[in-house]
Amino acid sequence: MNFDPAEIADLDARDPLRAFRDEFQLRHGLIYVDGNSLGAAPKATAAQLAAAVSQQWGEGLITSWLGANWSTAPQRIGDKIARIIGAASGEVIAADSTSVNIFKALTAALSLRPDRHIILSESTNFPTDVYMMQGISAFSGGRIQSVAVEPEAVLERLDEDVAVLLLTQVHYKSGLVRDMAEVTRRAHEKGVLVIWDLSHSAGAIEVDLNGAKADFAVGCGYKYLNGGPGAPAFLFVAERHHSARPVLSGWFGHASPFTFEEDYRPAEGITRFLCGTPPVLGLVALEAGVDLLCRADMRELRKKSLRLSQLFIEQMEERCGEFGFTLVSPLEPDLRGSQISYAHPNSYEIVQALKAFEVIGDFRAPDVLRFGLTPLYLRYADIVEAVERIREVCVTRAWDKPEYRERAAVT
Ligand SMILES: Cc1ncc(COP(=O)(O)O)c(C=O)c1O
Ligand SMILES: Nc1c(O)cccc1C(=O)C[C@H](N)C(=O)O
Repeated sequence: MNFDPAEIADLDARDPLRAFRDEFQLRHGLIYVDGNSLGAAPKATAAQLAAAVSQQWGEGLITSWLGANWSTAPQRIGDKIARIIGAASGEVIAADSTSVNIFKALTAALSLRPDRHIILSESTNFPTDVYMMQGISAFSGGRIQSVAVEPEAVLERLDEDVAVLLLTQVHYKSGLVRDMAEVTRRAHEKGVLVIWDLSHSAGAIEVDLNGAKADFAVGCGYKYLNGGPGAPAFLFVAERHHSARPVLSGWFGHASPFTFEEDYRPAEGITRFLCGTPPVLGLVALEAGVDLLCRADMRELRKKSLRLSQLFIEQMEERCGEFGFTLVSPLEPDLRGSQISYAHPNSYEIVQALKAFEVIGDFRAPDVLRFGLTPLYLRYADIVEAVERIREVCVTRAWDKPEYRERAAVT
């Protein structure tokens, strides 16, 4: 073993983020390394949801749209998310799903580049991103082309026909981080607008959207923002693009929704990118998660994330080196998000078996085991213990059972 338990205990004792763990509901003994798919529940969420139901809804009824500030929750929570992703107040809303926000950002970008006809992405992007591009292309009758190239070929493919480039900053499978500032600069050189999918970045690494001159961004509320299952997502539109006319021109984006005018007139600013009635209870839960994160220093968070990852990689090498795992995530810390992925021929079964050993990670087809490392609630000791349990599963071949081979519909 190449670690000293006293050293690990010391790292946890000196961790400036250590107090956050107690803010989450995590059962004793469980090592949860899937915060990149669904973040853990903050303890505050249940109480805040209960109050929203019994007081704001139960007692206040419809008066809570104003009395409890329901109607401005998307902008208020958006402003808080803005602080986490390097955006300004008034540039972010919490609304809809990431997929829907991708549609809104793509169509807004296309409207700003009417003389261009290509939407570009990479073929290994998270599928929903590319599916949304394909939907827009089909709806346009083929006038708009959806082009997804190999990851290494993206920058070469930029030209004067490309209206918009849609990329995910931290790759969902490998955890590879794209250089947001450099890619955006290269795209802008060709007049191409850029949408960043921050689903695996927001709350996981330091993000500086305005520093990178990003045009649009989207991301999930239920991963590192800990907003709960199906939480509203977020949409960033740089202030300089607020004049774009939304295609999803719903009444909540209207300049004056309650005058019930016959024609759509977009609201000023980011509000025009709202569409329908906000999902209030989902926003209450999201706000609890975002509030927690707003109290954390993102530099400390990144520092801890990299240390946890380094420890994980070293321990895997030392304790599980003989079991055939191949590191899929980059070794170079700057190129890594807050997850570590390995390829293994029995990855699916190992992930299933690990659940019986109280380690929850996930599997991504065809052969990837993915471990999301959430610095707010993971301890250094958890990393060491997780690797010991992986070793135990491999040594005992606990994964080699028929029930672990049956593929579930949701992984
Ligand atoms: C990069 C990325 N984009 C989008 C999504 C999902 O979008 P939605 O919340 O609309 O399902 C995910 C995960 O599900 C993701 O990893
Ligand atoms: N959104 C999910 C769901 O509804 C069910 C299971 C998983 C998810 C996820 O978020 C997957 C995640 N985006 C990923 O990176 O694979």
